[in-house]
Amino acid sequence: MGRKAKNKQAAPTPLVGSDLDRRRDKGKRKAPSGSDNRKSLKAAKGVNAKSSKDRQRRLQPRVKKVDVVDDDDSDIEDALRPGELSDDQEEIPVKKVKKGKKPATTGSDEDDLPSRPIKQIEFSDSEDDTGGDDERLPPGQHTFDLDEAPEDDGDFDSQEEDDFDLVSDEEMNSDEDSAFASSGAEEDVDMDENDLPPPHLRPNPIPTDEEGGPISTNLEDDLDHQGFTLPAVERGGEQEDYEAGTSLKEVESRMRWLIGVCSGKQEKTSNGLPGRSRSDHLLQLQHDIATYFGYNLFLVNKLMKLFIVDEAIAFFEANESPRPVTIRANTLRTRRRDLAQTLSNRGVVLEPIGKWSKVGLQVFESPVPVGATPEYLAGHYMLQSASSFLPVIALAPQPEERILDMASAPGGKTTYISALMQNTGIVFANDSNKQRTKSLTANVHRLGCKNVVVCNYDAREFPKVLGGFDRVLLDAPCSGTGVISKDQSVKVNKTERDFQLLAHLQKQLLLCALDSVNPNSTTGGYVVYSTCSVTVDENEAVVDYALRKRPHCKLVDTGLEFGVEGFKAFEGKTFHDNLSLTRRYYPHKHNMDGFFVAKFKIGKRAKKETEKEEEPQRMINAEGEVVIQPSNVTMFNAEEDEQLIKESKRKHLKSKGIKLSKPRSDAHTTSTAVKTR
Ligand SMILES: C[S@@+](CC[C@H](N)C(=O)[O-])C[C@H]1O[C@@H](n2cnc3c(N)ncnc32)[C@H](O)[C@@H]1O
Repeated sequence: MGRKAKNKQAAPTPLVGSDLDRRRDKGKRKAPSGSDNRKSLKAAKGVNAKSSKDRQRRLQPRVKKVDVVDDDDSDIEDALRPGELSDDQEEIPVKKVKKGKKPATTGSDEDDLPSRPIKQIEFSDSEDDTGGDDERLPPGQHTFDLDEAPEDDGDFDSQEEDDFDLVSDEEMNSDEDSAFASSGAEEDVDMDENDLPPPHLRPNPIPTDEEGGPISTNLEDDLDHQGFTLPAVERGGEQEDYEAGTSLKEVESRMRWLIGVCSGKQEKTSNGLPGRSRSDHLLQLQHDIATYFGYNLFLVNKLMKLFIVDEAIAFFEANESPRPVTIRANTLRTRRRDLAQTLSNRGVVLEPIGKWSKVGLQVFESPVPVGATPEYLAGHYMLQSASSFLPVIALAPQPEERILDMASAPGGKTTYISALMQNTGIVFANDSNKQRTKSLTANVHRLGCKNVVVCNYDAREFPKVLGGFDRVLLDAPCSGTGVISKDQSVKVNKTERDFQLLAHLQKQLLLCALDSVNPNSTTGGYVVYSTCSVTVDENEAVVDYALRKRPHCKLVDTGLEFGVEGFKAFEGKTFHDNLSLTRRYYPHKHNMDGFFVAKFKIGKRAKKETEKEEEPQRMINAEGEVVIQPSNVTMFNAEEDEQLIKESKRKHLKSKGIKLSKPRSDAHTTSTAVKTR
């Protein structure tokens, strides 16, 4: 099983300090052995995923297993990441690189990275528990036919003119044409203690100076250009496959120097090349990051806009190492304490994930594959990334509610919702990918969720399929820029067009989610929108769009204890003030997959808005058939449903020759059924 392979990985290694820290420390370290560092930059010849993996493997340092995650643990301090020096490696001679230095070698085949045409968008998710083998797609992948995609946002208007009157991208981006203001970014990423996860889940902090500003390395004096050149600037910013004769080691040296030059303060330009601006140096830095970490230039550019320079490097570095392995105790079958005891009897080293979760456990070391223990097979836990707990915590499902999980496969969040509802009420677990609903169904069964109905619609058909929910979770298909450490192909397979299409789909889905909620719900009336992506296009911009299109819906506090506030402005565009209520999670800050969470409260529509909605709608009856109903009956009627369900059960058993004398009064609605159109 893939899962088994996953569990063969070294124990999760919390992030250690950035390379900048290491450089302060470099006297203690020895030199790298030649071979790894002498690969030439023949490398960057259009990168493909496989080669990117090779590159990562090659760059991946030896990671020691750790017994506990503890900032003081010397094992952790010694765990290395790309670009760091192991004890038996030659020290990278940053200062010794001289102008016109000869290329170290001519490189190797390993570094030849052919480009690949992009035909499909690949959606990402953060779940590990993808169920069965055969039917399973690589994590998060869902094919999407570009030919079926609209040309631009404007086309979507034809589908449902008023409701989906998408703002064109031009309109979205036409506000002041300002370059990314680093000061704004700095404000947005600042965190106080309350923003942070518990200490053992934290990566080392991004280096800052005494005043808390970006680090001013004490290397600045000797960082003067030292013979470095800016070849990317000289060739007019064009991305080149490789710079003839430049080794990866040299790129790294230049990159480190450029970080010092570009890290936020204009004055530092003086340490750069005379006559070259900060943006020249920044351009070269982007090229070097793309080459060194194996990204396409477009994505480096996009991601760097989210952070100040030092933090951007911390983000790229964090994507080179796996996040901690975490599991969620399934309270439908066990208690966390009992599970921890049983697993620890099997030699698994684990501890609670942190105060913010009562069901999460972090696995540090395991002599057995965590995805194949008897407890796993018996459904006592789900292999689930820590960040994917967050949208469900924000959703806060209540017993007896009606909940829709719009894009739910393979079911990490569905099964958590079901457990929080203690197997009462009903959860509609939908996914448009039929193949993926198989692993969803398998997980639902394994974890003993009896209040889940699996269905297979394009979620844009809701609420016409079914509406009137107390709560809706939209864990949207996304680019996966928050889970690059799990899926390195994201580094090279995303284009501008992919982001446009994804944002377009996410906007459509979010409006459908908002429209599927019963505003009169006495217990709920909420929608949670989440992605495992960190780009603003897929997060704040989508939420802001929905707020404008659905004025009766407003953002509310997610209730999450930590996380960075969402952007209120980005690249000259201002979002709704309440975007600060949304939360962002980053691998380098929270030692979790990158994630975004927003929570909406659905109010009553103004009369003008309601008038548009007189179309008949479809709903599923107790027989699992789709029936057409006038729109005003889409709200659930609990008593009526109960009767219908009982009747349906009776008929089902009768058809099998079983006669029930008296129906059980405590029987809950349904077990799993797959409904396809
Ligand atoms: C991020 S994953 C969901 C992960 C899931 N929530 C979990 O916790 O296990 C996104 C899912 O959206 C599904 N999807 C993509 N487009 C969809 C659409 N139009 N309607 C419904 N589901 C869709 C994909 O098949 C994929 O399973």
